Amino acid sequence: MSALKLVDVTRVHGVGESQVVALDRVSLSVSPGELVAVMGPSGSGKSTLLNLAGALDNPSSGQVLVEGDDLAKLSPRQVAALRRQRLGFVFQDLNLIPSLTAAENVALPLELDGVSARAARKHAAEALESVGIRDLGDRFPEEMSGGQQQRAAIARALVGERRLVLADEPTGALDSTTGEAVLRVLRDRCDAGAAGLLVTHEARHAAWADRVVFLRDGKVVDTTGDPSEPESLLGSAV
Ligand SMILES: Nc1ncnc2c1ncn2[C@@H]1O[C@H](COP(=O)(O)OP(=O)(O)OP(=O)(O)O)[C@@H](O)[C@H]1O
Repeated sequence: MSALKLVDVTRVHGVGESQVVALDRVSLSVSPGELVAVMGPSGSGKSTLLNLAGALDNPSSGQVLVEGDDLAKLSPRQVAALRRQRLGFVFQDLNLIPSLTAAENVALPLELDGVSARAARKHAAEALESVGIRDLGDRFPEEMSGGQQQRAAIARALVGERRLVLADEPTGALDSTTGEAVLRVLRDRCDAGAAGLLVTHEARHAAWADRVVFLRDGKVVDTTGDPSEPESLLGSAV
């Protein structure tokens, strides 16, 4: 079963003359263990695609299925549970809670889900370890560098059993070494069986993926199984 499946998905923003077709009949499937990069010019629909996959937005038509569950058929409570338990989000906006330490931020999704505080702290320590900042667990976000905060946000996105990880330019605030480390964590998680969707402008980041899907004007214009060559794809499609 696909971890994520979009079937003929269209998303129209706005009404009347200001209408924008942000996604136009997009179909896409991501399997467990697969990391798919989404590339395309500014305004091509990448964030819209990610928001739909993460149940943060609803399609105007078409279906979005996460592990076979049609999001439109779930109750708001079920959607919230799906977001907490099965999805990991890494967005540009870090959204770490300033009054909580790094470890508490990472443990929060588990605690919200009823995991005991002790078990949540243990999982949080492991997740912080996986992004190389286990020793910073007691720091508050303002006591960490931008790169360290980003790693904490990634740890939070990956903590527990998240089987679909959605990343929007996760390396945005990072120097290139830390950025590579973050992508390696994402890659490792996919190698361990999670599915990943990575929005990126950078060909060398897309090279970590198994496949690149290229959007233009809300449509999938190309897809390649050889992400080591996304420049050629960019060259042909832009
Ligand atoms: N809430 C909204 N209301 C109206 N139009 C929107 C809204 N969100 C996105 N759009 C439009 O939909 C189109 C796709 O936007 P989207 O943010 O998905 O593109 P993107 O590929 O992620 O761009 P970028 O690379 O600049 O982040 C754009 O034309 C954008 O202006």
